[in-house]
Amino acid sequence: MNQQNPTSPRATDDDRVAVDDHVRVFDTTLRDGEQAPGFSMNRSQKIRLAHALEELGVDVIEAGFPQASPDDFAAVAQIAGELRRSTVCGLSRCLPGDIETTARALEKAKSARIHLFLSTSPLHREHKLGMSKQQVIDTAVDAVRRARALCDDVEFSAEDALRTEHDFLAEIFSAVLDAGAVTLNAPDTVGYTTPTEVAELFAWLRANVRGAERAVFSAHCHDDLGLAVANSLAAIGAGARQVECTINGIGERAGNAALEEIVMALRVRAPHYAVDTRIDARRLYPTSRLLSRLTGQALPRNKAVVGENAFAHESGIHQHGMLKHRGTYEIMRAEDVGVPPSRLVLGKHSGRHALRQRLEELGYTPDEDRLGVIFDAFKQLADRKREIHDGDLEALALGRDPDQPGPWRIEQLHAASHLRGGASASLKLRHDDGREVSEAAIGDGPVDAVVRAVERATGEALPLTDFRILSASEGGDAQGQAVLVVDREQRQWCGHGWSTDIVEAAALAALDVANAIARDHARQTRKTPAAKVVNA
Ligand SMILES: CC(=O)SCCNC(=O)CCNC(=O)[C@H](O)C(C)(C)COP(=O)(O)OP(=O)(O)OC[C@H]1O[C@@H](n2cnc3c(N)ncnc32)[C@H](O)[C@@H]1OP(=O)(O)O
Ligand SMILES: CC(C)C(=O)C(=O)O
Repeated sequence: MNQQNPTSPRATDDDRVAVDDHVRVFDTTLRDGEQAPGFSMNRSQKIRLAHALEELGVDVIEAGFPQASPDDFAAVAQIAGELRRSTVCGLSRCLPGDIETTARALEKAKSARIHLFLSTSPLHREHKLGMSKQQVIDTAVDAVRRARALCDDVEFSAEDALRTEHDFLAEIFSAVLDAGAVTLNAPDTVGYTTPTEVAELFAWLRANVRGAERAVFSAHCHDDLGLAVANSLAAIGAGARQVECTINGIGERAGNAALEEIVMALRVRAPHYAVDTRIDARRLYPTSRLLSRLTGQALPRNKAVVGENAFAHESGIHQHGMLKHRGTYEIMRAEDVGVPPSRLVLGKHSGRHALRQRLEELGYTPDEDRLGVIFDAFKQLADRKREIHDGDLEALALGRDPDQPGPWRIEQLHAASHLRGGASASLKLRHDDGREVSEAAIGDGPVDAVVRAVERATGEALPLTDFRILSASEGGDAQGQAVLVVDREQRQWCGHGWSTDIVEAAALAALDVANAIARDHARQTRKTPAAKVVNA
């Protein structure tokens, strides 16, 4: 491999290497990412993120695991119906029922993929599956054949591949390739491998799998030892042409390889790797921010590529160098990854044009009606705050979503804390059917009291498993984003609320969950046929 000229200051989109064997980006934020604690998303959030991933230029979007729950099925089906450029993929165990469910969820996709997985390592074969090597091969081959009968594009993942005997891995990959699989994925399921080891494995597989020249080899690395990106790049260096990754590196346990880091490593070190992705790097920052807002999980300031400090220079010696030549301390430009340029100051005297431009720079493209809703909310907020920051705009763009209707809305809210004596809250809610309900409750603190008051008013129990407040913007008058997670009916419900008042934000988040539960129950009732009247 070539070495990059160390004096070459930075890479831009124009420096891309012209190669036809591009690295396919398989994004699993909505599956492996979403299955990690703290990152669950509701359906409309998943749809929003899926569209952003398509805009980003992701080749394959793993939209979920349709057999996991009716909600997962519905999200995959809706994403499959709406996306037209990216391939939409569903994960499936090697079980006939899973395969049929996944194929049904993908029915409306323009381009669909069924992703089958089965463990291959000795540890998993013996202790998890209780299968012999031959049984694992037979199960995988049978599953690939079934999936191929329903879908042209089938990927097979050998779960825990990096702890599997090389010979056996080559044997099972050869067999599933013969059965019709197109992509062969060797996941480092537990984040155990090293760059040298992973490179050796991919080189070995390419030399020893029967029909390897027909296959796309894929890497899926976890970050348990902080090596996921390094291992993914090593796999690419050894011939992998698909990389499975997530926005911000979210995923099971310590996470997956971060998409933005892989994309920018390939681009900044273009001559070194000599392959590229088809990602529009200028969408990296907005997509990262969107995920962070949707899940209510703030990014560490020092996160590579998209963190707040990634392009900040505070120390004098660095600033001096930067003033002389940006290349001294920057290997890529903030604008290359989509950090919005000049900061127009937005406030109560700003108009729709400036608002639209800034929203677009942040990755939001509202239509006229939606812009009107955001503009009204913006003016209301600007009356309360001196300056409107990017975080405020993101909160407005996400917070009052017409796709997230009631039935309940807050009319009035009052909360008070009593020194050493707990807190109380009272509120008035209005239902879409015209009902008005007033309730009051006491709690350990104002947030607890307000959640109890929402429970009483809506009649929905809200057993909290997580509650967080994030600052959505800067300054003493910053908006807070409340994230509230409820475990009910064997599901996690996640609600969000934004306000400059954190108690109001908590009330809105609680109402977001209560509304989602109420809508879900209404849907179930509509689906249940009227009970038969049985005469005695
Ligand atoms: C490495 C990965 O990330 S794999 C994806 C992990 N993601 C998830 O598990 C999230 C979604 N999962 C779920 O919702 C549930 O686990 C379900 C609905 C899929 C299954 O639930 P349950 O039927 O209750 O099974 P449970 O999860 O307890 O156990 C898994 C079963 O699947 C079997 N299994 C696991 N992997 C596979 C596979 N690839 N192919 C076939 N069977 C498998 C296990 O042997 C076990 O079988 P058993 O019930 O006969 O003992
Ligand atoms: C399903 C597979 C690809 C997986 O997530 C893993 O092995 O980590």
